[in-house]
Amino acid sequence: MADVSSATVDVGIVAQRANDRAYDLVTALRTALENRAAVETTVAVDELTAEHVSVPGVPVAMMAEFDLVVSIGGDGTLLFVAREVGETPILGVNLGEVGFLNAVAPSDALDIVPDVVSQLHAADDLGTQRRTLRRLTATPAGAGGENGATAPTGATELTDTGPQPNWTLEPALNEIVVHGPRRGHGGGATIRVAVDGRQYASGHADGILVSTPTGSTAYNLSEGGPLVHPNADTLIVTQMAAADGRPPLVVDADATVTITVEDAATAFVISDGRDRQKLEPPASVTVTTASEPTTLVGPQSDFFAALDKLE
Ligand SMILES: NC(=O)c1ccc[n+]([C@@H]2O[C@H](COP(=O)([O-])OP(=O)(O)OC[C@H]3O[C@@H](n4cnc5c(N)ncnc54)[C@H](O)[C@@H]3O)[C@@H](O)[C@H]2O)c1
Ligand SMILES: Nc1ncnc2c1ncn2[C@@H]1O[C@H](COP(=O)(O)OP(=O)(O)OP(=O)(O)O)[C@@H](O)[C@H]1O
Repeated sequence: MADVSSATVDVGIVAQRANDRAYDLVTALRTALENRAAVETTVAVDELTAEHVSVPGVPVAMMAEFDLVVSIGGDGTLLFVAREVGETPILGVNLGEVGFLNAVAPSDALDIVPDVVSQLHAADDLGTQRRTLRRLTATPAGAGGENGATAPTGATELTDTGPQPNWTLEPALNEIVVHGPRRGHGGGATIRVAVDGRQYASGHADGILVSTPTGSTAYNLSEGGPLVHPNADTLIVTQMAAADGRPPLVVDADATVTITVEDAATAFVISDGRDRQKLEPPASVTVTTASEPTTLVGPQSDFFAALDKLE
């Protein structure tokens, strides 16, 4: 993030691709920022959007150096932005079908975005208009996660999985999934799950899903996991279509979850449904809370009201 006390505030806008409504809003937002923000702003858009509006384009990853990134689209667009911009504040404008993560309606954005820009510049305490969301990191077990996590020992000691290739995934705002060759009949694997070195479950399943509270309303819910209020500091571990499975488990956000796929030809570890890595079982994955959270600014969605969107 740039120094917000500098003379200008740098704002990035990412618009859902191929969405003319989003492009119109980009142009209107730039005018609103020029006219209404109590501070000088620079505005840049993502490179795809720059082909449709007359605003300079930059790679989304470059917006990590900006003061604010506005995501215009659905949950998928906001997840995409969160993958790229680190802790830079994100304000989500909802043009999507569900819009669980984007609290601002397009009709309100022209007032709210200049206000938030002015507040960021004044270094105002945004109070309830700032929320920090935990993300999850997946690493090869034994390789040492970013929190120094290692494979569990003792009662749940892993079978020797041999040298594991090094890989990294973007941290997940919703969930990390580890699954067998494919979902559904004949596609699962024998998978063991340990929490802080103690075995929680073992057996045949399509996969294992580790969710943040944010992700509890997404894939986690479809797999029978619980709803978790955003203020609860937890991780949720859910077996996917397990034979003789255990109920989902809610653990402390500081827990280390180790997932071992034992007997499949291949397996996959996937962050927020998009960023994926192929595994060669036997293989173990460690899931921990990432050191870098996502910051959402602006009016936040009301959890209980938003539940209506799931019906
Ligand atoms: N069976 C399922 O429910 C299922 C399957 C695959 C992926 N997903 C979810 O989709 C996410 C990826 O999103 P995408 O847009 O790139 O793929 P996508 O386009 O397939 O979106 C899937 C749906 O999940 C909704 N969604 C995403 N995050 C949410 C959240 N935190 N709370 C409530 N709803 C949410 C989106 O609005 C969309 O309707 C993954 O992180 C996963 O949670 C769900
Ligand atoms: N401006 C963009 N540049 C590059 N990729 C984009 C852009 N906008 C969206 N995407 C890609 O599209 C994906 C999600 O957008 P998509 O339109 O599929 O869903 P959404 O935002 O959740 O909306 P909806 O709720 O309508 O499905 C992102 O993960 C990203 O890969």
